[in-house]
Parts: sequence; structure tokens; C-alpha cells
Amino acid sequence: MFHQRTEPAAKAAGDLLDAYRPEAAFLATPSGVVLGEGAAAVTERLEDVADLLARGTADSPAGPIAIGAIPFDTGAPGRLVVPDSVRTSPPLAESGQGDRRQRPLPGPWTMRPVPAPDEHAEGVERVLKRLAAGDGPAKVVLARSLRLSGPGTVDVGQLLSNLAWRDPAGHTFAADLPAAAGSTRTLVGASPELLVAKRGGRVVSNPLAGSAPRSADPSKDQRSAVDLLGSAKDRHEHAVVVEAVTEGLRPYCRTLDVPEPELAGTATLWHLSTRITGELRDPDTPSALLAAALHPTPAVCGSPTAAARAAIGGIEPFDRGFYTGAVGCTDARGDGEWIVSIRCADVAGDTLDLFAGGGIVPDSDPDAELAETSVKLRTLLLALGVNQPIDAPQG
Ligand SMILES: C=C(O[C@H]1C=CC=C(C(=O)O)[C@@H]1O)C(=O)O
Repeated sequence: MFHQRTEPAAKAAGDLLDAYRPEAAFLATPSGVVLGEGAAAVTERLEDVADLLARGTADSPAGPIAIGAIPFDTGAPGRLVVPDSVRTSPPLAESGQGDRRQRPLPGPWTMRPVPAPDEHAEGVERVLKRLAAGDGPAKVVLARSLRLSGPGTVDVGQLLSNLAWRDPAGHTFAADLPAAAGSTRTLVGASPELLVAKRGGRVVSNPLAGSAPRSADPSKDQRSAVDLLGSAKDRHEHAVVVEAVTEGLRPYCRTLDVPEPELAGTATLWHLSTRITGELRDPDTPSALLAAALHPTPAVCGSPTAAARAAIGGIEPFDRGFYTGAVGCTDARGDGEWIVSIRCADVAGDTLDLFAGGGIVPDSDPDAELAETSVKLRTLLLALGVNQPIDAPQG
């Protein structure tokens, strides 16, 4: 039995960002901001969250909340924490505080791509051969990583703040992870992709797949968006995800609305986006259970899931860890939201592991896929204050 303190709601989201310290948990979404401090209880599995929350009390009428992260590998432990104390605020975009808190993190940084860029393009070719064989996956999301080492302990709070103020309407998070060799370890990122949100009897999922770079030139930017919307290859890559999410939600829903894909923009990319909404058969279905039912979607793994996962395991030369998992928050009624953990870094000590991947379907081009991952890595690089090419051979 535990009791969670709920502190009075902060007037400004920026105050919660400023209060964040490593080992706390922070989540900002278009519906609000949560900062959790301390750990009254912990579990490793999404499926256990509802039972855990039922064992506690809280000052809040919604009961205690849990907040945390699960990894890509559904068999590996997550870290979902019921904080000792919780502070909330209205969304960052409504704070009127603007972007005044951005500061680059001190460098210099050494950068090591894993694998080397040309090896990632070769990996895409290997995936294309597997797709062509016709007896395995139909889509595979292949990722690469970039290890940055800096002059001292990474200031996770500043990085989080930079990410949040660069996109106050996005999903920005910092989740405490199982410790790495004596240092605290944090998953920090700004993801555009909503895995699932549930409030009362309503459920929403907003899968993204299919990408094109943005441009500072408005006419080029517009052309990039229009081409993406009309691209048969990207629409197919997207449709695979929408179908899996729809089928994943169907058993839980009385009604489901699946509109045509539209465009969603981040600072660096256009994506194809479908906002799926539904009414739950049972309004008490926990959001954590819905997240577990959907994860991993073909936006981060591929399709069919087992064949795509096997291809990833055979080609990617690193462990994804918490990249392409999910980060989220739920209250004791099961209301909550879970974000796909992309555009993120796993930070420990003076090191950050950045990750980016892309969906490979039969018409994908290896060089274009490599370029797409480079653009995706820029979300974190720009928030760090690093604005240099990353695909030049490293000495
Ligand atoms: C796997 C990632 O992005 C996914 C989400 C949006 C678009 C994607 C794509 O176009 O390939 C990916 O499916 C990532 O950013 O690392």
C-alpha cells in the first residue's frame, strides 16, 4: 500500500520543465504536462500497471498515476514508476512562455555512427532482398544509431527543455531507465507519434509512416509535402501500419473511425498521418493494456511482426533498448496516453545514443532511406546544438 501526493497544478508548464531533475519522469503532450518525482512503487510490465495502481491511494480523485517507458523488445523489462509525488500543468503550448529557455549543450562532441552510413544502406539492400523472397516480412523498419560523447555529464534537463520549447505542441518526454554502470540513465526525446490515448470510453491512435524532408524554401517544402501525399510507396508503407493498428484496436472497440491519411509536419519532416478514433466496448479498458496490445506497430517494427523482428535482429548491429518502445502515463481509472519512443536518445553519463529508422517496403531506395534517417536524427542533434553533417567518414 502506498500514497501518492498530488501537488497543486502549476500555472505554467515551463515551471515543471525547470523543476525536472534526472531520475524524475516528465511527459508533455497536447493534453497537459506531468512531472513525477520519487518512486512509491515500480513495475516492469504494462500489463501489471492497473493492478499496481489499485494498491495505492492518492490526493487526486483519479487515484495514483504511473509513468514510464517500455522497450522495443516485448520480452524485456520496462520501467514504469508510481511516483511519490506528482505535479501537473496545462499544455506547454498554452503557457505563453515561448521558446526563451533554449541553450545549446556544451561540446565538443565525438560522433560514432553504428553502423557506418554505407553499412546502413547495405542493410536496407538486405531487407529489400528478404522482401523480394516473398516468404518472410512484407515491411521492415530498419534503424541505425549515432553515439555522441561529450566533455562532461550530459545536462538532460537542458536537453529536455530545448526539445520541449522547439515543439511545444508535440510529445516531449524524459523517462528514468534501469541504471547503466553506476550512472543514471534517461530516455529523452520529442516524438510526433501517439501510440494510443484513452479517456473514458474514447480511444485515439495516430500512427505515422511515410516521410519526406522539410525545406526552408516554402515552394520546395510544399512540393515535398504534395509528393509525399501522392507517393504510392509511402501510402503503402503507411497503410500497413493503419491496418495493424485498426485490427489491434478492433477487439476493444464498439466503433472505429479510420479516415484517409493526411500530412503531419515536424520541424524537420513531413509524415503521412492517420488519426484513428473509436468508442470502447468497456470504458474501463486500461490505456496500458491498449498500448500493450498495439506495441510494436509496423511503424517501428514491420509486418508481419515476428518476421520483421527476426529481420531486424539479423541486420541491426545494436540493441534498440527503449528506442521504438513507448513512453506514457496513466491514472488509476486507466485514462492515459502512450507515445511511440522515436526521435529520442538514451543518455548515460557523458554519452548519448541517438536512433532513427525508416520503414522499408519493396520500392524503397537505400540511399533515400539513409538520408531519411539522417534527417530524423536532426531532432535530437538540433536540440543539442549540433548542426554539422553526420554522414562524413569519421577519423
Ligand atoms: C522509426 C521512426 O519513424 C517511424 C515513424 C514515422 C515515420 C516513419 C517512416 O517514414 O519510416 C517510421 O515508421 C524513427 O523516427 O526512428
